[in-house]
Amino acid sequence: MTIVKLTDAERQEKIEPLLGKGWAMVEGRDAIEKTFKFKDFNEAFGFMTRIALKADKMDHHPEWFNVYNTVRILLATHECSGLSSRDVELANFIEKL
Ligand SMILES: C[C@H](O)[C@H](O)[C@H]1CNC2=NC(N)=NC(=O)C2=N1
Repeated sequence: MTIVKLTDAERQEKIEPLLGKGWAMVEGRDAIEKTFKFKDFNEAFGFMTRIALKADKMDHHPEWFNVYNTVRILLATHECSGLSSRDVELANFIEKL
């Protein structure tokens, strides 16, 4: 299946609400990112583990960075070099955790 970039209308509908929840467009790249803070490493890694299982199922993987209780997640789709519906799905899954 070919994965295509979100259209402007889809961005209005699907990316805009995520920007209201702490996600931000990445400078110089068609991608979104958000930084999450937890009590400690155990909570941060538990969060990452749940995302990892979902990512594996979706075959869609975050770019992420973890230091102790902080997890920074960047979402984009390599296949279309930008944001696709898969990034929206994964971001919405992450928001529900
Ligand atoms: C072959 C396999 O479907 C691809 O490499 C998948 C794996 N995970 C992926 N993750 C992300 N974020 N973007 C992709 O385009 C992508 N492609």
